Amino acid sequence: MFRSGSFVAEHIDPVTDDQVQPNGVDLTLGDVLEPAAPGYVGREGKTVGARESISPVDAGDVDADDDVVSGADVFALDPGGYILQYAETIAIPDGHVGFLYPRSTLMRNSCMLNTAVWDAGYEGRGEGLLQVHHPVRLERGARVAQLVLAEADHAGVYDGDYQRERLEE
Ligand SMILES: O=c1ccn([C@H]2C[C@H](O)[C@@H](COP(=O)(O)OP(=O)(O)OP(=O)(O)O)O2)c(=O)[nH]1
Repeated sequence: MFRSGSFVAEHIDPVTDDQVQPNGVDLTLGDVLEPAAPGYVGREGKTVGARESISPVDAGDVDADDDVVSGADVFALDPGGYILQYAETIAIPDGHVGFLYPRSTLMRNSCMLNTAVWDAGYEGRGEGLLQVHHPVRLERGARVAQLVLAEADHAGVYDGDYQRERLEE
C-alpha cells in the first residue's frame, strides 16, 4: 500500500505545506552539477566521476519573462545530462520503499528526471539524473519531483556508500 502525503512528510526535512500532495511530497531543486570525468561501475567496486557545480544566474540575467521571479537563482541549462541534487533530507522508514517521479511540467518542457530505488533505512540528500533535451531554466527551490512511499518487506536496511550523503554540508 502506498502511504499518504502527510505520512511521507514526516520523513522529509524541511517540508512546507505546499509540498505535501495527496500521495506524496514534492522535492525541490538544490543544486545542479555537470559530470566532468568518467565514473566506473565494476563487478565489485564503483566510483562516481568528478562533477562540477553549475552556477545559477540571477533571474535578471536570463531573458525577461513574466514567469521568472526577480532575484531568483536560475539554472539556465543547455541540452545535456546533469546531476540534480534535492534540497531536502529524505529518510526512508523501516517497512517502506521509496519511489520518486518527476514533476510533469519538467517532462512537458522536454526534460526528464531519472531515478533509482530509495531503500529502507536510507537517509540523506539524494540525487537524480536530469536529462535536458531542450534549453530550460530551472529556479533553485522550485518543486521538481515527488517522493512516494510504499509499504514493503525488506532484507536488512540500507548501509551503502551513500548513507547520510550531504547531511553535513
Ligand atoms: O534516484 C535516486 C534513488 C536512490 N537514491 C539514494 C537512496 C538509495 O537508498 C541510495 C542508494 O541507491 P542504490 O542502492 O541504488 O546505490 P548503489 O549504486 O547500489 O550503491 P551502494 O551499494 O553503495 O548503495 O541512493 C538517490 O539518491 N536517488
